[in-house]
Amino acid sequence: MRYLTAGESHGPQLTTIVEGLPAGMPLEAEEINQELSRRQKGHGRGRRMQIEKDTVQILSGVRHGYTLGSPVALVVENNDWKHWTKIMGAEPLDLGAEEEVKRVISRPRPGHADLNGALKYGHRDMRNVLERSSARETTVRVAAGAVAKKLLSLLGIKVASHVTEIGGVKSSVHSYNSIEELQEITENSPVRCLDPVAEKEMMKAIDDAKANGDSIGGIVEVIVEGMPPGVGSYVHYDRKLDAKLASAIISINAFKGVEFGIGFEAARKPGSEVHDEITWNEKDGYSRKTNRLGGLEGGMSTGMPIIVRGVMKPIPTLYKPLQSVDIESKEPFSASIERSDSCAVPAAAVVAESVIAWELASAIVNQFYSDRIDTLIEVVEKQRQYAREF
Ligand SMILES: Cc1cc2nc3c(=O)[nH]c(=O)nc-3n(C[C@H](O)[C@H](O)[C@H](O)COP(=O)(O)O)c2cc1C
Ligand SMILES: C=C(O[C@@H]1CC(C(=O)O)=C[C@@H](OP(=O)(O)O)[C@H]1O)C(=O)O
Repeated sequence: MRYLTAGESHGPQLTTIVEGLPAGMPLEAEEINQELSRRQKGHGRGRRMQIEKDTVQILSGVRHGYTLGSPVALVVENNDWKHWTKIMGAEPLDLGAEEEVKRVISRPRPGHADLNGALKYGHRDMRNVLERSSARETTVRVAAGAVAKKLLSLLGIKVASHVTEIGGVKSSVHSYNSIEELQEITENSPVRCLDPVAEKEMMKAIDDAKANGDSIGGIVEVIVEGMPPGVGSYVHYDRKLDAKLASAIISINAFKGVEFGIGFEAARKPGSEVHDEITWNEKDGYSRKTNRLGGLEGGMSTGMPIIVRGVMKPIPTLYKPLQSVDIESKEPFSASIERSDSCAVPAAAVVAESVIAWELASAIVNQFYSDRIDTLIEVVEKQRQYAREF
């Protein structure tokens, strides 16, 4: 499976084309809309989220609620577009030369793609960069992820997430009775956190950062239950499932690190406290006594829950501006801004779920016979049975 996205942050719409989905899969816009709405929430989001109410249009590849096996085109319109038609070049601007100079963005924001993107593509107006480098694009990645989640759910695979850290405040609740319980708690938490005490402290940390004109980052954890063992491969670098998941997490705007299971703690522990001992019983077949490696060994799923964490840096656009240099005058300046998120970690947790769901669905579809959803369900169930009896 593959997908592409297109669209600018303040353009008319965002688009994705999802290719390679099995035919016969039930798919409704409402299921995608639920995921889009989850991505818009979270304490610390800026004014743009009050303007947008993301909803998807399914423009191809689905008839009467079922996938056809042909490309699925998904569109999410930008409500904000109507305020930007002149700036985005859809209508004449009619500005004098002096105003024209002001309209062009020649001041790169530290921590953004502005300067590198401008010099790479030869843009003197950095709006040509920021429109596409904006995390607005994650809207349609979540739409594609919702489709992947639907596919996984039909195979008995569940994907969820929670926020484990914001601005140095750590959640001390890492256990839950079921994925459903985790989902219920996080859906009702403004920061998607399992720990009610940490939740309050995280919200305060976000408010304090905002009041100081600053921003904060954090850590999100994605959990996947029900993966059949043996998905991915050890035989080639570009078939390793853990490598694909790591790449997907780092591809999210502002994500700077990734770990699986106990992650970087593995550097500080002896092997006897890192590797998961293998067990067997007649009913379930092979299992692991622990899951410190997060459900992945040798580039393949073990059948244990997959645990992936990603670290998000603080939002780079600050009300307390950082110093930069104007590319026309070469003079230093301190930028002032109109609006920005002060923390988007809870929203990014939903994006992380989506990109992980996509990679897992894609790996399964690539590995097993998958023109039709009914045969895919059968073959994945056979793989589970085969592994139990192996
Ligand atoms: C959901 C989400 C919302 C974001 N919102 C903002 C924002 O309002 N302002 C901002 O400066 N950066 C925001 N970012 C981060 C920037 O998009 C990102 O830092 C920038 O594109 C540079 O990319 P890099 O940090 O991956 O190098 C957001 C990221 C995500 C995932
Ligand atoms: C629009 C979204 O996030 C945007 C991501 C973003 C950035 O620089 O990444 C900057 C802000 O855009 P604007 O300048 O239009 O307010 C965020 O609102 C979204 O998540 O849907």
